Amino acid sequence: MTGELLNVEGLTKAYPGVVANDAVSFAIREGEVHALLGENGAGKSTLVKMIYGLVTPDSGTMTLHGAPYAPAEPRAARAAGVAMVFQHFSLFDAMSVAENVALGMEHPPALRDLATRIRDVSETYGLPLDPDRTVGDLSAGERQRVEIIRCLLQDPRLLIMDEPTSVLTPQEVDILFTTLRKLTAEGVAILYISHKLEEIRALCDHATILRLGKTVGTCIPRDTSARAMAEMMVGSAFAAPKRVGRDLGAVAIEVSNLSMSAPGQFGTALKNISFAVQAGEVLGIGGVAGNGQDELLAALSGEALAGTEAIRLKGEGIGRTGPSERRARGLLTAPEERLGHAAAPDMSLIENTVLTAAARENLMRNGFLKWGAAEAFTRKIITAFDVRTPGPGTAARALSGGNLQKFVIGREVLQRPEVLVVNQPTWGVDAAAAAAIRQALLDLAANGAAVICISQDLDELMEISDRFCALNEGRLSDIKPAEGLGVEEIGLMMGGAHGMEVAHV
Ligand SMILES: Nc1ncnc2c1ncn2[C@@H]1O[C@H](COP(=O)(O)OP(=O)(O)OP(=O)(O)O)[C@@H](O)[C@H]1O
Repeated sequence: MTGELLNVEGLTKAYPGVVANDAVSFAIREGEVHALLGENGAGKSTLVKMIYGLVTPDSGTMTLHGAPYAPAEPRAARAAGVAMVFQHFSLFDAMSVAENVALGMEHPPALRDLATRIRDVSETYGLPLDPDRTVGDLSAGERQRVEIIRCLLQDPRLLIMDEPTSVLTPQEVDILFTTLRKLTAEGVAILYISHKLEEIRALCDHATILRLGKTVGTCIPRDTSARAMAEMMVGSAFAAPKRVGRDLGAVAIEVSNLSMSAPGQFGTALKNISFAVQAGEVLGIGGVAGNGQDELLAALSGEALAGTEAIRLKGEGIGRTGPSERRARGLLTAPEERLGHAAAPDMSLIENTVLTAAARENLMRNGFLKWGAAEAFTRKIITAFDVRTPGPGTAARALSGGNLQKFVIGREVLQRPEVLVVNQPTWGVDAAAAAAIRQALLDLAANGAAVICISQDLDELMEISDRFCALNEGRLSDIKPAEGLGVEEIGLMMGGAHGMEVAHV
C-alpha cells in the first residue's frame, strides 16, 4: 500500500498578473489521504485542475503509476483512474439519483442495472442513498453522495475532493470519513483540499503546503497543531478574533411572525419567525443549509417581499420595501452564493462594487457612474480585506473562491451598515482570513451595528454571537445567550432533522 501513485514535478501555470502554480512538486502514495493546504489563492484549485485535466500546465510533468501522465481533458483523467468531487455539484434537481449518475458516465448501463450498482456501492461504502429519489429533495450531504458514488463507479485510483465537508453536518462528516477510510484501505489515494484544519488532523496522513503558488513545506497533520498548520500557510502568526465589551442600543431590526411560502418546488417555507436584534448585538443563526437560510436572507434583503409589519427596521415596517430602498436605509445583506448571486462572474470587481454600493457610497451622478470613486472604493475593499488579486479591474470569476468571499463581505462591511445580514461569511475562507472577517463583524457590532450571522459553522457562531438560535425546516428555535451553550443543547435547538442519519456499514 505504500507505492507511489502520482508524482508531480515542477508544474507551473500562470494567469495574467499571477503565477498560480510555480514549479510545484509533490507525490501521493497509494492508500494515503494527502491534504493540500494553503491560504486563499495559494493555488490549490489550479493544481488539482491540472491533475484532473481541466487546466493544461505551462510546464512541468506528472507520472501516474510510473508512466507519463498528461491528461488533455477530464475524460482522459477519468480513464487513467483519477476522479474528482467538486465543491459545487452539477446535478439536475428534477431528475432521479440514478438518472443523474447516468449523465456523468461515458457508457451508462440500463437504468435498472445502474440502480442496482448504485445500491451496491452505497452499501459497500456506507453512503446511504436511494437511486430512485429525486435529487431536488436531497440534503446537501446526500447530493454529495451522488457525486461520490458517480466517481466510485469509475473505480478510481485517485479521488480528488475540493472542500468536501463545507456543506455537511457533523454526522455527515463522520459518514464521509468512514467511507474515505474504507477506500484508502483498498489502496485508493485521496487528495483532499480543506480549510478545516481539525478535520485534516483527524483524517489526513500527509499534507503539502502551498503559499503564493509554491510548495513551502510538508507535515504530518496528526502531529501538528491546527494553529501551526495555519501559520505555515500564512508564513507568520495571526491573531484570533477578540470581543470587546459592547453596550447594546435600541432594537435595530425586528421580525414578527414572518411566514412565507416556499419559493419553488425545492425551497423551504418560512414559518412564523420572530426575533429582534439590538444595535451593537450579533445574533447567530445556526442550522443545516436548506432549512430556510436562503429564504430568510431573501426576506430580509427585500428580494422576497413579506407583509409590511413583518420586518421593521428602526421601528418602521419595511416588509414590502424593495432591496435598493432597504440598502439606502442601512440594511445590507451578503448572500451565501458568491458567484452569480453576491457577485456577477464576468463583471470586474469595480462593476461588482457598483452593484451594491452605488447609493450608499455615492458612486453615481445624474445617472452616470463616477468611475474614479468606484475604483477608489474597490481598492479600499481590496486593501482592508486583503483580497489577493492583480487589481480592481479583474473579473470576479478569476478570483480564488476565498478571495471573492473576502471581497463580498468587505464590500458590505465598508458601507457602514446599520444592520448587516450575512450568510456563511467565511465559506471557503482560510483560517487567517476567516479570523479577520469575524473580527470585522465584531468591530461592526462594537461600532453600533446590528449583525445577523447565518452560518453552518457552529464554532464561528460561538466565537462571535451574543445570542444564538437555529433554523430547522423553516422554523426558528428559541433564542438563547451564546455564552455557556453546550453542544447538546445546540443539537436540540437544531432539531436534528437531518442529523439522525446513520451509516449502514
Ligand atoms: N481562470 C483564472 N483566470 C485568472 N486567474 C486565475 C484563474 N484561476 C485562478 N486564478 C488565480 O490563480 C491564483 C490561484 O488560485 P486558486 O483558485 O488555485 O487558489 P486556491 O488555493 O484554490 O484558493 P481558495 O482557497 O480561495 O479556493 C489566484 O490568484 C487566482 O486569482
